[in-house]
Amino acid sequence: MNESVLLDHLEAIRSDIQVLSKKVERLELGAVHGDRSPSIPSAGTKPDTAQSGGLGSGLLFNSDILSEASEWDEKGGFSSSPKVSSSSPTKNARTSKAMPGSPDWQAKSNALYPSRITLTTYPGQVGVDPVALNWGAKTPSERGPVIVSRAPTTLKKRNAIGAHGGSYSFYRALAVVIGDMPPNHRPDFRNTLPHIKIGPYDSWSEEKIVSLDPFGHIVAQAHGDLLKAGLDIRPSIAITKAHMQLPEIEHAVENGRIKVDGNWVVNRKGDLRVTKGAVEPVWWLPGVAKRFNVDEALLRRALFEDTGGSYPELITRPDLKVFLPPIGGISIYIFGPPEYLSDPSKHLTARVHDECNGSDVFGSDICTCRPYLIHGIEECVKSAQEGGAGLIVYFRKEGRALGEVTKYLVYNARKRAEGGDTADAYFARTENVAGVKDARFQALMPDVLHWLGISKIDRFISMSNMKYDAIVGSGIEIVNRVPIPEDMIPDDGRVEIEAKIAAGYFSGGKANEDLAQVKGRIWEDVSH
Ligand SMILES: Nc1nc2c(ncn2[C@@H]2O[C@H](COP(=O)(O)OP(=O)(O)OP(=O)(O)O)[C@@H](O)[C@H]2O)c(=O)[nH]1
Ligand SMILES: [Zn+2]
Repeated sequence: MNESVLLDHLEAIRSDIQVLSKKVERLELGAVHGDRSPSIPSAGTKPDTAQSGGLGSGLLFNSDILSEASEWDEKGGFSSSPKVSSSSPTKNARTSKAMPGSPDWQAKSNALYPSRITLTTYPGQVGVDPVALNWGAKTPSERGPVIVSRAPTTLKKRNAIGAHGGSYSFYRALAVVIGDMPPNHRPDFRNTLPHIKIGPYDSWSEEKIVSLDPFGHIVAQAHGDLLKAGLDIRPSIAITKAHMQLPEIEHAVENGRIKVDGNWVVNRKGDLRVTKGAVEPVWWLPGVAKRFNVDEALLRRALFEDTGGSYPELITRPDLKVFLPPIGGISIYIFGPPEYLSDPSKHLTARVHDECNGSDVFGSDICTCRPYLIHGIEECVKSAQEGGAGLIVYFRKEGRALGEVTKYLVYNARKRAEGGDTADAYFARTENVAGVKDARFQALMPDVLHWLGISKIDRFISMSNMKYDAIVGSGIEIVNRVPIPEDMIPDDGRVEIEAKIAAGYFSGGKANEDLAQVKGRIWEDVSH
């Protein structure tokens, strides 16, 4: 987008704000307080001169909430949780008989959100003073924390757009509005840090990571001073350990395919000892734009438009380079010693899997997802038992990132098609419904592998050329690719697998069949 278009947008937003501001004033919404935010280090570009004033004239803060800053202790937790004043009507929101729009509800609204609405912010706006964020820096202090919260203590210090928790931020809003959670709740981070050390690796500072925060797992450790000063900063990555129980692994132990070693395979029930992690997306927009070879301003415009205009700061704050999009994250499962992942002298088996809830969880037989995932887990376990390590990376990209509704529309179109559900028409049916056959765009996928310090994968459990090309293109070596074993392909899943092989998926040398002759189950087979 060129500068004049951007200025036009800014002007339009400003005038909207003026109109709204007048309406708000007429409704006498919200008492305005002076800013008494705690002293917090910042990029130091602008003096903190926030004043009381109307909407659009600066950021406004409520001193009652600021006075409730709690203590941060050495173990990485608050010694006392911030409390909502006992007079807060939010506590009674659920039981209240107040009618929507009534004065009672106005009072509740004022208590929850004492400041006037800040629809958006602008660079250089009075009070806006983001904490410095140097993406790609080698240490957490040089890099600076990702700060996205709109809490009164933090709003003007934010250096990122969006919200923590991805799509779950909407449920958090519900919890607040019904009175189940104080709006100023802060997490108690005591004992929440990972049990293992991950990084820092050279890859963290080489623009190889643009879609997650490499320091997102040690926020409480690295930025205790800022937390103590009252900023609402949250981790975007958590690491823990667990035991896993899967019926297929239990059967593999029963029939001798997997041996109990007491360490990685704990018992005859096939319990697996794993380290697991959860990663929320954190996009560094210049890097994401570069990865997809598009202009950053255009990317911002597209993100703004296709999310119903949800994040105006994508347009009004070109100085904020980090965005936490409301999309699904990544789960990581590590088999064997986690430190082996970054050691190229150790054997590593890995599968990168995209969510297919129908198959992964509910056992639907129309595709190969769960069987291939299970095969990947089995191979990972064997690698750990043979002195190496295994890794499953599970992305929440349901239905090739088109969503489950689209996927099931496609299934209907496949099963009702004249001539039946054939492999030659497999991708066309998705494209007809969704407009694109695949929206996973694997370009960002290798980031998590670089975060784990991986430079070589010995056995890659996938046939996808898109996954392979993205990983190898990002500088990670793949030694061998492992197709799904023939006997694990469900009958109805054959349409998908043959279509994929014809589209360029790795088949291990298997010749393609006549695709029009590869047919799936027709609906008449199903009794209802
Ligand atoms: N839109 C759409 N998505 C599908 C269909 N069948 C499967 N999927 C989705 O396709 C994705 C398959 O991902 P993976 O299991 O990682 O497999 P892959 O990327 O095809 O390649 P492999 O690694 O070789 O298994 C999942 O997100 C499924 O939900 C379909 O007919 N339409
Ligand atoms: Zn599937």
